[in-house]
Amino acid sequence: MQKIQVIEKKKKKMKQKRKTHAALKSIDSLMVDMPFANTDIGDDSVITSASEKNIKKKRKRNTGREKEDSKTMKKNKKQSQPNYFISLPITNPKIIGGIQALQDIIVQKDHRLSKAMVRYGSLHITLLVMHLSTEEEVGIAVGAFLESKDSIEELLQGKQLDLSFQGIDDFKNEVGFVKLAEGDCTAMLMEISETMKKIFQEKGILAGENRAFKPHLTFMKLSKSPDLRKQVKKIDPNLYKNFKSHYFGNETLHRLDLCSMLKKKQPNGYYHCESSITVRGGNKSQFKDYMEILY
Ligand SMILES: Nc1ccn([C@@H]2O[C@H](COP(=O)(O)O)[C@@H](O)[C@H]2O)c(=O)n1
Repeated sequence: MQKIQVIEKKKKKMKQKRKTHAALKSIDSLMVDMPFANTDIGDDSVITSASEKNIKKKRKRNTGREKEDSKTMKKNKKQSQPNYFISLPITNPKIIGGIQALQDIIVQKDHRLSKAMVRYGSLHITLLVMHLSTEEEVGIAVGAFLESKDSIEELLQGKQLDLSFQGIDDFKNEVGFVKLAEGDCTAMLMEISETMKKIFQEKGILAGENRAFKPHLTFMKLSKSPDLRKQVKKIDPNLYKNFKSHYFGNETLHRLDLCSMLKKKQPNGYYHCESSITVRGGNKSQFKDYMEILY
């Protein structure tokens, strides 16, 4: 009877050992995928010199690998960073004038911020960003862009799309923008952006961002000047408090452009355009007034 009990006890012990081993093994495999897998947590146990050497070797290997990983990540990030975008140009002189007045007031209060101001020739709403790595891809994107005209006009059903600009907001106090009054028109703008994104993606173009589309009209951004960025970390919202609910005017959608972020801008200050589409129902006289201001 006693012998059986001893055997049973031994069996139990073995079973427990196997269980613990399996559990440790599965934790190990999980740790490999964790961000802290290679970090030195540090503990208070004594490390023998042999294992210390091994750890040092492993660390050296890991830091080398980490450096390589971060280099690859930076390269990948650069390769997928947007360099083209679809722009809805702002052409209404009333909006442009209002933004100039706002920019002047801000610069009067802090001269350094003049470097952050968006020039009036390039005021726009970004509908979609994308990365195009070769001229061949630019060609494919132009094709997708031209193709999207019919879908946009179908969405609009011959109606004019009037966008109303009122009030100011910011992204992380680093980008100042005029807000679009929310309503049917901004919902339509979102639909247009979504439709275009699908068309581009179907052609294999890397288009769109992870964040949700938030239509906005940028009038200043610290990232325009790396020097300024070192001096000014955040835009003080008090600088534009008098414009917090100012009505800037309306813009009717009449044209969209596929623009480069990096190629040299046009003499009028607007981006380099690869292609443009005019949208049926757009306000041509507003566009004519704008061209008269620019030239
Ligand atoms: N939801 C968003 C959208 C844009 N930004 C940043 O704002 C800057 C200005 O964008 P524009 O397209 O108007 O030139 C740009 O640096 C975007 O990254 C953002 O932070 N959040």
